Amino acid sequence: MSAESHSSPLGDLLAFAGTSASIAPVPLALVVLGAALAAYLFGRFLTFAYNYIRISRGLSGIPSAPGAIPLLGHVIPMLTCVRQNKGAWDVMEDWMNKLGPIVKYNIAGTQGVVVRDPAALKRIWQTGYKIYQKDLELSYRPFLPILGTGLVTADGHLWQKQRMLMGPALRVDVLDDIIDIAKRAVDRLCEKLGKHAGTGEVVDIEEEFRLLTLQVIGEAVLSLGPEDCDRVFPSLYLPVMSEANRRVLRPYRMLLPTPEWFRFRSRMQQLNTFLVDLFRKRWQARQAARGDGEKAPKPTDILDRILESIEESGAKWDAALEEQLCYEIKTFLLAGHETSSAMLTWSTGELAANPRMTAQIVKEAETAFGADCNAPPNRRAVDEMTYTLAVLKEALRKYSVVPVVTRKLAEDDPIGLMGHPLPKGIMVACHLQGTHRMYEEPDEFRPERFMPGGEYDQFDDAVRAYMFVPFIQGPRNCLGQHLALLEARVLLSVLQKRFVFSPTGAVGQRHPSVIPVSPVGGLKVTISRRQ
Ligand code: HEM
Repeated sequence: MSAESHSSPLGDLLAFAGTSASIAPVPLALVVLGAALAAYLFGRFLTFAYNYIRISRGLSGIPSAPGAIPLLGHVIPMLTCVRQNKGAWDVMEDWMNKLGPIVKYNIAGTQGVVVRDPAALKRIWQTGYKIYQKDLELSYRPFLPILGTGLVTADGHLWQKQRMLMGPALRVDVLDDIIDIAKRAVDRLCEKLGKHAGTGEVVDIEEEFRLLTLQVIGEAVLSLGPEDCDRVFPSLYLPVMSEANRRVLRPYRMLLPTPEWFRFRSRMQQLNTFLVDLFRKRWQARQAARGDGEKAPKPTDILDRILESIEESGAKWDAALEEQLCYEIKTFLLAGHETSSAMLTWSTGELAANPRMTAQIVKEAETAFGADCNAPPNRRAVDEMTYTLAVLKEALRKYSVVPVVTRKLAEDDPIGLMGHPLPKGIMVACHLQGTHRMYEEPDEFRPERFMPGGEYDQFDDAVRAYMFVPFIQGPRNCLGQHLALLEARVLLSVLQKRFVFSPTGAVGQRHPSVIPVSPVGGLKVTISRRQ
């Protein structure tokens, strides 16, 4: 064979890259690596382009949100709205008000739709929940180092298993305990606030609510005393949470090795170590008691109840189980305090402007806890605080502390939403705030909507459950909703019975970029004792 017959583009390339006497063999490896990388990137690009076109076609009948620019899509309106004190969820609501109940959008190539109609929510959360899965790419991403595969962020088989394991820990007996825990915590806060009463000093009551709800959940979940809560949480847990919140709008913070990035990591490690130590001690104590032939001790908190379920399931105690437990407990701490604190803050702000509503709450507090609020609380009495409950629900409706939850469609949905079949791979934003504004005069604060026979009861049976969705609905609904509403009834009513809270400025400006949504600048009040 002649030399020419060997000549081919690949042969030339190899000759050039490696076999030529003038070039060392190292570049061959580089060229192969470069070619592999280029092929990989090209493959990724083709997949992306194919999916992009497939999804665009699938969404072609749905009106598109205004303001998209090439490549970035709707990123600019979503980010710049914060400067006008609007949240991304407010922008989405404007889209639906203008274009109808289903609107499509595009965030830097990720295409999605936003909906608020109860029938659509039912499809996503109930009948189609297996294919409308949690979205871990955008909204939950910054929280994954904290929540990992805990209940909120798990999916599929793992979620099902964990929900079965965790569910019982938040039922019946713990709900009785929560009333005592909440009462003790609010009595402590009253003692603290009493020192400010009548002095004219300004107190950020939102901050106090955050610490208060952390103390309640810290004791309910781990039996931590108030000092432990105040020691561990403000130094480890709260800074980790606020960094995760910052990462929502500034995702580059997840990647840049800044001092804050290292502090985040170190605090996470310390928090995990603190929790794992606690789990091990508890588990060993249970095993020792069993070894001595004693009956298993009566569960004192949510952790004990989870350990009991683990024992019953026969699961082996190992590092993987410790890690999963760590995620679950951090999930409870996160899910269980900021949302409750935001609900209490908005309720307190509204009550400050509504003496008639406040008087009804005070009356319920006196009935449940006695004229001086010192009678031992009991579950039935708290269950009967229907007006206080209506105030809390109305705060959750008017202010939608969780304004949007997102899902990713894992398979084509031929039934789809609002009459539109949907292609696999899209994001779906469930606009809870939009649903909560489908009430008469939605900007008015009217607890009566949630009293028996009120506006909520008047909704058609087929949609009612999807017209008030602060805890969403369906198999993935909030596991702590009963706990949250019981706890808050005790906290709000006792505080209102003992004190008058006077805001130092206007109440009502919702934070544009933090979920759960709380007031911009907190809620600053002066305090006096109620006569
Ligand atoms: C006012 C208070 C609360 C509000 C508004 C609230 C709201 C929510 C919402 C909207 C979800 C669904 C999230 C999603 O699908 O992406 C959720 C899930 C969850 N919440 Fe809550 N929550 C509250 C209090 C609590 C409390 C006190 C706890 C625990 C002690 C808790 C534990 C959970 C858990 C474990 C889930 C995940 C359930 C699952 O996916 O199976 N929440 N919550």
